[in-house]
Amino acid sequence: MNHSILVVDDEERLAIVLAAALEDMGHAATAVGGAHEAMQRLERERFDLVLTDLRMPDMDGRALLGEIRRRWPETPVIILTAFATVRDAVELVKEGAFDYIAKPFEIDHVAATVARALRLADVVRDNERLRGELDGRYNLGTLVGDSASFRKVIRQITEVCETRATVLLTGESGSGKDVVARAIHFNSPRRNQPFIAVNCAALPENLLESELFGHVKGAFTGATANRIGRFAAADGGTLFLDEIGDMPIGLQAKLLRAVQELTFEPIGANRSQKVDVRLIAATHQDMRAAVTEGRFREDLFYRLNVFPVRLPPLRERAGDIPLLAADFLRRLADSMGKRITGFSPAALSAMSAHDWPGNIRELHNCVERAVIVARNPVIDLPDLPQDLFSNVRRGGREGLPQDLDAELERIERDFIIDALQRANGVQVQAAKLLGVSERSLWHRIKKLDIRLARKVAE
Ligand SMILES: Nc1ncnc2c1ncn2[C@@H]1O[C@H](COP(=O)(O)OP(=O)(O)OP(=O)(O)O)[C@@H](O)[C@H]1O
Repeated sequence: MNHSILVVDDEERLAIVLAAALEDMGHAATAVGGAHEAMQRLERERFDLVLTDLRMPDMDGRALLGEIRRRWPETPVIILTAFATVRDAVELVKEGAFDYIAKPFEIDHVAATVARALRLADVVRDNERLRGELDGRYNLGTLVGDSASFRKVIRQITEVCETRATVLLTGESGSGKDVVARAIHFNSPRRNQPFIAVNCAALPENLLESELFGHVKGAFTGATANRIGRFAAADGGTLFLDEIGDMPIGLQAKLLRAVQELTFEPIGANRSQKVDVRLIAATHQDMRAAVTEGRFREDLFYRLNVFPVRLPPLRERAGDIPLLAADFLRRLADSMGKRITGFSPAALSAMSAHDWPGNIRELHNCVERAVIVARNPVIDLPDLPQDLFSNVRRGGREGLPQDLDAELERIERDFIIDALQRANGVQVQAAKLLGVSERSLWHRIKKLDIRLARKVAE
């Protein structure tokens, strides 16, 4: 497909050379000499990709990236950077740039990075088109989260959903593996075919074998009729093997063959069956440890680990807590017919400081309980479960923290969130309240991945 690309560099000669190289690759490229001019072009035309220099006199690459992310979020941005500023470019990738290219660059490297970005842009655009068609439940856009670690997950899912690669989702219980597996299926070309889930931990070995592969009548006592298994039921669609780490070792050889060749025999059958199935597996276990301990076959692990996606625990994406809580609150209050508008700063800060060992599921339950017990339009501390506070100061001996750094970070986060709330999200004011410079506050907000209070209140 022919794509339109905008190249922004104050070194105009370089912009022109790069645009010419992109034209040679079959794209339509436009070169401009600064960020303001880039903004003017973006207002008028649609671009599939922007390549921008980092340091420019009129407006730097970071500000341009911010504007593009805000106004044209589906357009990927690649940062061009001199070797000396690679570190800044890496920061920008964390802030949402697609990738960076260090100058001087190899044209092959540019071509490969551009191709990757355009593939993603196509998928995102396609997904947008699909958004209206799908039932809306598992659209990538409905997965809540804006932290860097969750954005990475979304990027990975977006990359893989169009392919039929096997995906291995890892993450603690309640971190969203099931939701993500469905999102991958419902955003894949197989979305109109079945999505079949099997919990590999829920059944003893012999029942699981029959569940997965089916059996023929008379195969064992009680097999009174033929039964098709989940592999066959998922033909043409996606098979989700949940809790794969608990798969009995005795069944793993048969599963390996099924995964490798998409061929299996139902129990008691003398002919094998072939299916066309896309596999997604998930586990909360450390699979490498399971392999080392001999609980899981290494060859099967490698077959499943083609495209690993790690779902971060909620405590690693604390910035998403207010967003998720607000989302759950809206839905739950709606469904219970209660008018609740938000959380008090103290409640938000307690939730942000909690460890959430049960992850998003625990947060959901906490909000549900709060909506049930709340007497006022704003959820406050007394509405939250007590155990939320017992974890906040996980005491070591005689009131000493077990992990000083983590404890200090938690206290710092509490104060910053509180100040931002009081200042209604205005950072200059919050900085004054805390007696630090605005720059220092900004750095702390980034470091702690804190969402601004204005957004928190949404
Ligand atoms: N990004 C998200 N946005 C909104 N809700 C989410 C998100 N991720 C998970 N949830 C919700 O959190 C809950 C737990 O998610 P899910 O069941 O997918 O977790 P899991 O990792 O599969 O858990 P388990 O390993 O215990 O089966 C569900 O209610 C789900 O709807």
